[in-house]
Amino acid sequence: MSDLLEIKDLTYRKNLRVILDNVNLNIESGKIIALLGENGAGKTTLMRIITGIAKHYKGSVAVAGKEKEAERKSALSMTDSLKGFSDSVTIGWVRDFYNKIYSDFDKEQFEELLKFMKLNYDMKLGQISRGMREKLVIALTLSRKVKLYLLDEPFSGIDPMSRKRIINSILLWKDEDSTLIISDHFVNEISSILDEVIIVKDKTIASHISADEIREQGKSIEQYYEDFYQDEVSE
Ligand SMILES: Nc1ncnc2c1ncn2[C@@H]1O[C@H](COP(=O)(O)OP(=O)(O)OP(=O)(O)O)[C@@H](O)[C@H]1O
Repeated sequence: MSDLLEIKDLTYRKNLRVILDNVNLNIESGKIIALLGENGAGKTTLMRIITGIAKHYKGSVAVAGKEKEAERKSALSMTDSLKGFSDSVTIGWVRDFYNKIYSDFDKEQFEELLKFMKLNYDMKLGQISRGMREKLVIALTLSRKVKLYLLDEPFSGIDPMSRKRIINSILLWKDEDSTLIISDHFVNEISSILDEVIIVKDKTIASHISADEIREQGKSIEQYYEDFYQDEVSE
């Protein structure tokens, strides 16, 4: 059986500069995976390529066996900045918009997530805080019924207590056979839910390893991750 996500010999340039070089990656169904790397390593770019937003790369990307960008887009759900929405629209309006454009949008699940996030339909985008907006984005992303979720730094503005609550409940919001890839700088906070870790460094995947394998090495995930940047840190 083919993997849920298959990336072969991917190279991506932007303005003649190589951003990602010769990336190969295979990901199975039913995993929670951290995508780690320092600022500018290429995590967002990789997610944008998988989604089909960033184009003109070399190599191939397939999600659930689908290589065409439009088909990939419908097989996955990625966090959106909501920048395209006016400040005057309400969360209810955004919900209706998602419901209209995504046939896999689950309104009941969204309602539950909204309650969990302590948000309501009447709140306007222009009147909610950055953390509340991030909570809304997580709720919208996880309300689609897809095989692959891409969460790009979803928790950065969310207060530590809510962050912990969301991370601990994330398993409830996804089907057993769907996979979640989370890019995050707070490695420690998500480590308990992780099955695998991917580290982007030097424009490629420097490591793709199971969380169990890291633990067998007697290291925490944070320690393992920091080892990849140790040379630069000690310089
Ligand atoms: N629109 C753009 N035009 C040119 N270069 C870009 C553009 N967007 C990103 N880059 C470059 O691509 C590289 C990867 O950026 P990317 O945003 O993917 O990194 P990241 O790992 O997500 O970083 P962070 O942790 O800071 O979010 C960086 O060197 C960045 O300068």
